[in-house]
Amino acid sequence: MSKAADIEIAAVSKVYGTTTAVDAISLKIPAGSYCCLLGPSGCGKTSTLRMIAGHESISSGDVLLGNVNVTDLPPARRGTAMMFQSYALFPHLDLVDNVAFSLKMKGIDKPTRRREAMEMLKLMQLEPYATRRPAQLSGGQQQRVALARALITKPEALLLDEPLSALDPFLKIRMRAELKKLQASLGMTFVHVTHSQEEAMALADLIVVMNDGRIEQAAPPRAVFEKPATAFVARFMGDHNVISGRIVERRANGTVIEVNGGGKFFALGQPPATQETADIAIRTDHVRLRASDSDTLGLTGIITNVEYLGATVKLSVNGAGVEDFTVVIDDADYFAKPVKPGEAVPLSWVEADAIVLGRLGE
Ligand SMILES: Nc1ncnc2c1ncn2[C@@H]1O[C@H](COP(=O)(O)OP(=O)(O)OP(=O)(O)O)[C@@H](O)[C@H]1O
Repeated sequence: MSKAADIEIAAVSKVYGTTTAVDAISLKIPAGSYCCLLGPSGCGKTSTLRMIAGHESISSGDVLLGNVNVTDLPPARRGTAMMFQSYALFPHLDLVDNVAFSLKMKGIDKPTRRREAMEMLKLMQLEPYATRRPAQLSGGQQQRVALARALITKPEALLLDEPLSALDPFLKIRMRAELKKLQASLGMTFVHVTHSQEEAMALADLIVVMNDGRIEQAAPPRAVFEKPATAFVARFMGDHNVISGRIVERRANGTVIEVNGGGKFFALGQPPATQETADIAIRTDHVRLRASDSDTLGLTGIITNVEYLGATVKLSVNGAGVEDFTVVIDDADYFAKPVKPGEAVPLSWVEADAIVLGRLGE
């Protein structure tokens, strides 16, 4: 395998007619890391991946691969390989010819390309199926053929567009583990597009959360989860309550906001002086079912829904001007003192668990 390369994206935009799909994003992906581009449909993640691959022209900005500016190079000369969502296998060719295809395009002689294809099939544990056609394989096996086909070009970076989306839920989790193992053993830079926060958390060293053509946050999974940069990230990653309100007091260590027609909430952090409203986040699993004492913050609300999830129970609460406040508690704690929809409950959390969120461009 060739050396892994870092990828630098410098002020890259993609404009289709009047649509700005990617809006001047900048990002460094370290060599040998597993990076997930994460975001809802239409946020620009596929366009970003295709610009790195060279399958889409770059409207403005630069893409560098291992310090080489590849902005104007065709896909085959960039040192990247792409694995497509649909795998794009040739139905009439057996696995060896499918995997060897790009070597044939390069004019490499038949014995050499067959030998290299067999080595790749061996790496993917597909050797016994070498003479089969794609239709004679399971979804997981087809995915491994597509991987073998991308890796045979010895890329410095592998680009994967929703590689697990065609698989059923069980296979998805198994192949996810295989992808991570493969990336670690090859030490290659992987850039993987997904709209699943769970998939990104499970795989990535670096999660890049995108929204509306911009990067909301680029950080390791734990940082994204523990310290979401913006309200969008907190909502998209899930497991956070986001409360928005008017700033009514600024203290040395934090800010008090007032929710429309409702309660006041303190959170750590200072929004910029120009900001009149702020968003705060509180993790759903850091809320307790008890009245706040002098060291804690909280609210009292009415339970609207109770969902048993196995190890945990999820409660939805309305109160203090906040709708759908979510509380996740251990099943044992819940069943020790169950509560029902319609009941009023006091909720509390410690000061350190309420944080002021940032806003893009501020
Ligand atoms: N060839 C195209 N022509 C015009 N608009 C396009 C084209 N490709 C993408 N777009 C638009 O650019 C925006 C970003 O699309 P992109 O495919 O990059 O998003 P995405 O985050 O990958 O979405 P998905 O998860 O649905 O694939 C969308 O508004 C989309 O409609």
